[in-house]
Amino acid sequence: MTSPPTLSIRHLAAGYGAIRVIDDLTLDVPAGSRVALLGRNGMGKTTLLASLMGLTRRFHGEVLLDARDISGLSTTARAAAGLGYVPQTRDIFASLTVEENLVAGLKGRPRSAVGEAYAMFPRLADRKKNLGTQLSGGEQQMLSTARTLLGQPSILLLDEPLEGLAPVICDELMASLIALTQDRSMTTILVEQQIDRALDYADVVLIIEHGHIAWSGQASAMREDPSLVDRYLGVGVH
Ligand SMILES: Nc1ncnc2c1ncn2[C@@H]1O[C@H](COP(=O)(O)OP(=O)(O)OP(=O)(O)O)[C@@H](O)[C@H]1O
Repeated sequence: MTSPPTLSIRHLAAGYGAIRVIDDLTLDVPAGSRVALLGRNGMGKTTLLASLMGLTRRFHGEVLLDARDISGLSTTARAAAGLGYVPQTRDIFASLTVEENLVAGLKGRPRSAVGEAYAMFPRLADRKKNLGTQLSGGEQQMLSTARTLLGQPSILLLDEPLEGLAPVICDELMASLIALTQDRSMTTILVEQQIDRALDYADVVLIIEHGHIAWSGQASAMREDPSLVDRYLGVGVH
């Protein structure tokens, strides 16, 4: 099993137009780790994931996979380099069927590989011929996640994958992701508002505040110290 590359971010400043949302952010994500990226609303979680995919404006800084600088690459080239992104907007093709959406994620793999998606989400198998527009929010989330996984990314970026899913489906998705990360030795960065679920999933926690990393440590350390949650994620003016 090949180990995924180490993801390194060096002095990254990125945002939209003239606005810098990510501000001189430096970070190493160990290969194979399960990272929870947490933070209050508007702190830059989505922007950081989007920046890793080349979807924002970069002011300065680099993104490296092992020693390779990918900051100048297109989004497509970053995907080819091993980054997989499941955006919060669930960018499925509404006019294609479930099966056609999955085939679009195969990146040259044999068509039979779509069976992996159906094994992970049996509900998608029942909806094979349904169009994207005919899926519930939760089913769209499953489809978007499954399609990205079919591309066998070495680093998977998940932006609030549990949003809108029933608790039992959240359990299944989290269990599937843990099994996959172990089987494939994949790195994952999970943005999630459900802190308990994120801590159950992650080994490493990063907390972002105003575009930089305000705290990083083991998930167990965060779980054992509720004051960290209050300070960085609680309600209030900071
Ligand atoms: N397309 C955009 N153009 C300009 N500003 C934006 C754009 N998208 C986000 N922002 C701003 O960037 C900041 C960070 O937003 P971002 O979506 O990254 O935060 P977040 O931590 O993911 O928040 P949430 O938890 O609410 O999803 C916010 O102030 C937001 O208003």
